[in-house]
Amino acid sequence: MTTVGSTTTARTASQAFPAGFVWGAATAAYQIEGAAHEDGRGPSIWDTFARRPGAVAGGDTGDVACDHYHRWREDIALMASLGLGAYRFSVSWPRVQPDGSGPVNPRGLDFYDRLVDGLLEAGITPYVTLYHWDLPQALEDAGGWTVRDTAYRFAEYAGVVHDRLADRADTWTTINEPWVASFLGYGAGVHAPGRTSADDAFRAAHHLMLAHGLAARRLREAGAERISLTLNLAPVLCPADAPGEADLAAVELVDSLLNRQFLDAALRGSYPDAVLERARRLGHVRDGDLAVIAQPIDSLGINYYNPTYVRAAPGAPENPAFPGSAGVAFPSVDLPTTAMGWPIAPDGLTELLLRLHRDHPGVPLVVTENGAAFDDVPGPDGRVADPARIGYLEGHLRAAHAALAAGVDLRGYLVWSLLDNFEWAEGYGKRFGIVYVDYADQRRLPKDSARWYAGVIARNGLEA
Ligand SMILES: N=[N+]=NCCCCNC(=O)[C@@H]1[C@H]2[C@H](O)[C@@H](O)[C@H](O)[C@@H](CO)[C@@H]12
Repeated sequence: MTTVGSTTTARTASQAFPAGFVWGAATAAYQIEGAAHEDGRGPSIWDTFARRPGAVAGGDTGDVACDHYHRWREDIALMASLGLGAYRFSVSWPRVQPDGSGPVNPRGLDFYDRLVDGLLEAGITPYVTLYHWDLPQALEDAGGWTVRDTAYRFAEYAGVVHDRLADRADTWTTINEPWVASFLGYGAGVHAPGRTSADDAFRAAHHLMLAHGLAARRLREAGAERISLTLNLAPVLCPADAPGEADLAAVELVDSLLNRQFLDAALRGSYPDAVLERARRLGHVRDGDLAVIAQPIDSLGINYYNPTYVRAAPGAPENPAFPGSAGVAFPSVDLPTTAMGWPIAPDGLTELLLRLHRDHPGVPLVVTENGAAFDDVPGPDGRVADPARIGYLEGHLRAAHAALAAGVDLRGYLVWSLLDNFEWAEGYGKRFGIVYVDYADQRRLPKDSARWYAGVIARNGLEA
């Protein structure tokens, strides 16, 4: 309570978000669409990788997924019932260009036409992601992201999609999470295409960022005004009371590889030393590339799930997702975890947003993904009680609000995910949705968190 003059004002921690704040949900093509062999769609690297024995839990594939390709009307109605202002989805490149280049598959583009029209009819703004990891297999057969040509093919594909949808969709994300696509796909090999070469991971990262720059330039030339890049970013923390020099060096290395490799390239046209050293040896970064990559963007998308914890650990083997990390441990910390085993640390979102506000002033921010997997089980009445997810989301929205209160230009929040879906190497066993999907009959069951989120949207914030 505070007293001003003779008036005692009850201070309530208002959790109202700014007027016009965008509330939405996010998905990705390979994770929800299914119809993997329908209407001319070609194979992607995830269609191939999912068939590699042991690659995906339970041998799951995206062949059917949530059957969103056929159930999109029902899913849009679900989004509207929650009051979503925006829906972030990705376009399947191999549905649009089955070989990744050349002839366009009209039936592939037609699906996104229908989807965008349906969203607009429901009063929902389409947020279009052009690449969410489903590279056409034909391009992987020609070298994939480790070869420079793929970046140019991506820019052509981006132009095809933009030119078809730009009269109705105006919010574009070029690439989703280049770090995951490169360092898990080509370095650690735990994501498609399942290659395990540190050099290839750095080549892929650079060509993904070059693809971003080339596509952003192509869209800007065509008149696009809302172009962004989405990065998975995390505070890199040492959980020691008094970090030593070696601990700080470990933080610096992992922060350079996970965060600065992409932030500095996109927003400053530079690479941190750890990346430059590799680039000098490999010769894949050409003069002028970083200027292309640093094409001006209108906002930065942030996918935040949890901090990354590191400490020096002499003798620790290299983590293949972080080349050069021999002698670095990635310890568990004493925090509650989600079903993915990821620590729950909402303050990390505030810290991350404040860092971006400080280091990259003037760049509007959107949380394009935040959410959690928990072992959701429908009750006999069909209700899906998911208090842990509500707790996770509430904690992270309070963290986002704290950043807003500190002056961060945060424009929106999109929950990951609208639907339970194909969780990559974890398959369908990990449920991130605010809506439960019964894969046996494709029924959608809004979880308690969906109703809770609808309330947040309706009041444009949390209850104080
Ligand atoms: N430790 N830990 N890790 C935190 C996250 C590591 C990077 N993975 C992501 O960000 C992926 C992003 C992806 O866009 C989506 O397609 C995935 O379904 C979600 C959930 O996995 C997230």
